[in-house]
Amino acid sequence: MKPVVALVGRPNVGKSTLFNRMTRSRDAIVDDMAGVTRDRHFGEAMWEGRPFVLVDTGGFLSNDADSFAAHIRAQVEMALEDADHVVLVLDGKSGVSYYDRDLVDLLRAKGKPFFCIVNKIDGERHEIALTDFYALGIEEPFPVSAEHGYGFSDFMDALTEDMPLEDEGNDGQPEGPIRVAVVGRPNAGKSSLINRLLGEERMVVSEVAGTTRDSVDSLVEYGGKTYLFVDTAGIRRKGKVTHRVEKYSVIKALQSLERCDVALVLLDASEGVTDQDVRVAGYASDRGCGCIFVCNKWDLMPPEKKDVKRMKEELAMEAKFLGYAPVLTISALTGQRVIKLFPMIDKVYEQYISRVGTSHLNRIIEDATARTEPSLHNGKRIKFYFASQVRTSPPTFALVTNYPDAIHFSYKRYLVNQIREALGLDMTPIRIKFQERSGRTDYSDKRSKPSPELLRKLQAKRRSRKRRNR
Ligand SMILES: Nc1nc2c(ncn2[C@@H]2O[C@H](COP(=O)(O)OP(=O)(O)OP(=O)(O)O)[C@@H](O)[C@H]2O)c(=O)[nH]1
Ligand SMILES: Nc1nc2c(ncn2[C@@H]2O[C@H](COP(=O)(O)OP(=O)(O)OP(=O)(O)O)[C@@H](O)[C@H]2O)c(=O)[nH]1
Repeated sequence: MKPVVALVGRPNVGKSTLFNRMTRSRDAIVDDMAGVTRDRHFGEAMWEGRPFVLVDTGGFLSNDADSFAAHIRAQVEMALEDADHVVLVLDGKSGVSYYDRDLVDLLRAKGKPFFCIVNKIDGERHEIALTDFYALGIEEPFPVSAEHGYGFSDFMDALTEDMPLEDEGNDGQPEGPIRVAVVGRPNAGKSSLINRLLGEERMVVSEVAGTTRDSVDSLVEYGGKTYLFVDTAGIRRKGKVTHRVEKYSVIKALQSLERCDVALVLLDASEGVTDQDVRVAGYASDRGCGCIFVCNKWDLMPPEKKDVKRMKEELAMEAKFLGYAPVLTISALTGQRVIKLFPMIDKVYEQYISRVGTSHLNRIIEDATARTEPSLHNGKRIKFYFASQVRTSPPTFALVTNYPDAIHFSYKRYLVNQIREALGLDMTPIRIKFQERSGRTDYSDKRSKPSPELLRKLQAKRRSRKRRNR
């Protein structure tokens, strides 16, 4: 499981700029579905083969927070509760402020170690500004320019030093039971659904320790198959969370999404599709797991509104980017259709882990490109030489071409749709990446892994840099 890193700091210190720099390599590859305005409060990042999830806690807070002090306090609470690493961002240009002191005191009081960045140090000559910050008692502030990159790699080296390398042996071929996450905005009915599932007489249920602190998963046997519902304890644990900032649960949701094959994106059908639902769906889409929209509280729908087709249309419109997710209407309260989740999970999973032979794939691409050619690039034809499936979970295809950067996203979408149609993959996310003929692989994609040889080189580089710094 990837570690979660949270950025905290008062407004305007450069958190968004830093966030963008830290996630940049990744975003360029992932966001191929245009047309969604996504909040950028969390993202995936990778540094020298070490993947992590980045959260900009500032972004989670609404403007109507009682006061500024309450606002930053809530940020810190959130970050400390669930993040594995906390990064405090300070502003080297405007100097130390009262709020910075407050933040540092808060972090100290919690006793959790944190990294400290002094941002807007745009070059060596600005480092003099650091002296102010020593007064805060911070031993090793990292001078960084989020905008220009100064000091950035030293900071990233330190931050990721103890993080695990991307799973070396795993090419995405899953083992063991199907892992299912239940996510959704507060009050959608997550715990009701989990309780209903675990309480069914026809199921054999046992609890197993999850991979994070205090987390408990549930193994469920149904129809001769085993399913692992991740972090069921986290969902059922109540009370404590309710008075805290509502969006707090986002980090938890991200963590369960990281660990699942199929996500049940739960929403309260009686309230329609809300922005918050779309946001949760966006996280699931970014993660690239299989997804099912589960429209709960169907029992509350007045007869004239009990229209599955309309519900599907609404979802298709509001969350276009998850067009491949099937929709099921249920009632966790009465148990209506809940059992139908299992065959649906099976179907999505089957597609999620599917593989296609190379010659079959190449025929599909040849046909598709013959039918509709990509537009010219500077007057030259874009050619596709070879295609192969490089991963499953989700199915990921590499296409070797003469101009990998020149292919328009609409053409990429066309190819994705052609593959979907030809292979009957209508319920799983699909990824395509374009590669140059030389076979260079961009390992900044979290799901393609660097070769052991490359990793060794990177580690050697890291070690020598450290020696230099001593
Ligand atoms: N000179 C300089 N300016 C920077 C740097 N990083 C950010 N800035 C500027 O600082 C301002 C604030 O940056 P943001 O990234 O929006 O700050 P933020 O902390 O996300 O602010 P909120 O969204 O209000 O929380 C912008 O005008 C940036 O251009 C830097 O490294 N050097
Ligand atoms: N009528 C009806 N009510 C439901 C259904 N499912 C859940 N509820 C109710 O909706 C409320 C919220 O349900 P929970 O299961 O606590 O929702 P949750 O998503 O776990 O909520 P958080 O812990 O706040 O994230 C409770 O009052 C439930 O009884 C349903 O299918 N029909």
